Amino acid sequence: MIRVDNVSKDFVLHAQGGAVIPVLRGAQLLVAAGECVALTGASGSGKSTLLRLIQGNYAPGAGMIEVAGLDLATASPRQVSALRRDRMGYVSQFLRVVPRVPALDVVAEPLLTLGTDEAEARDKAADLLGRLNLPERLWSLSPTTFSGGEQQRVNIARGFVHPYPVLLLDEPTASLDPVNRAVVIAMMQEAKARGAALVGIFHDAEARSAIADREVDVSVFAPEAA
Ligand SMILES: Nc1ncnc2c1ncn2[C@@H]1O[C@H](COP(=O)(O)OP(=O)(O)OP(=O)(O)O)[C@@H](O)[C@H]1O
Repeated sequence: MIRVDNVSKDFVLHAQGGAVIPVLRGAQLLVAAGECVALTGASGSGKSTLLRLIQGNYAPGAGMIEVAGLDLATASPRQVSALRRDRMGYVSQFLRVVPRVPALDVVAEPLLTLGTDEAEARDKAADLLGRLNLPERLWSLSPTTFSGGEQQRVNIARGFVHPYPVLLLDEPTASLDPVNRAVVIAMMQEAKARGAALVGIFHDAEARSAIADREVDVSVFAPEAA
C-alpha cells in the first residue's frame, strides 16, 4: 500500500547561502494493507521528513514513493490532491484551525468533499466526537479556543471520519489523557482490521507497542550511515 524505495532527501537553505542539509539516503519502507509501522529514531533523524515525503509534501531527491497505487514522482498535483481526498488520511498533533468553522463541520468536511449527504456526514462527525468524549456544547464552536487535547481530538475525528486505505499519523496521542488515548488506540486498531495501512510517529511508547506491528529506525538512513 505504501512503498518507499531508495529515497534520498536533502534540504537546501536558500536563505542561508544555499547550505545543504542531507537527511535521508537510501530510505526503504514497505507498509502492507492491515499493517501499522512506527517510525523511530533520534530527534532530527528524519521521521517527519519521511512522513511528509509519503504525504507528497516534499519531493524526494532520488528514489521512488508509491502510495495506494500512485507513483508520487510522476503524479500530477491533481492526482496528489485526489489521493489525499479519497485514499490518504493524515492526523497530526496540531489542528490547522479555520476561524469561524464549527468543530462538527471541521470533522464532517472531508466527507462533504467526497459527496456524502450532509446529514449523514454530520451524523458520522457527531458519532466520532462523542466517542472521543468532546463535550457536545463545543461541537458548534470553532476549535480556535479549544485546549490542545480538544483540538487534537477534533483532528483525530477528521482523520478517521472516512475509511481511508492509508493513514499517516504524526503523534496522534500526544496531548491526550489515558481514557482518550485508549479510544484512539482502538480506532487505529479498527482501521487496521478493515485493511488500512498505517504509518506513524508515536513517541508515546505505550501507544506504539499497542498499535505498531513493526518499527523502522529512520536513523539507519542517515547520510553518514550510508
Ligand atoms: N523544511 C525544512 N528545511 C530545512 N531543513 C529541514 C526541514 N525539515 C526538516 N529539516 C531538517 O531535517 C532533519 C530531520 O528533521 P525531521 O523533522 O524530519 O526529524 P524528526 O526525526 O522528525 O525529529 P523530531 O523527533 O525532533 O521531530 C533535521 O536536521 C531538520 O533540521
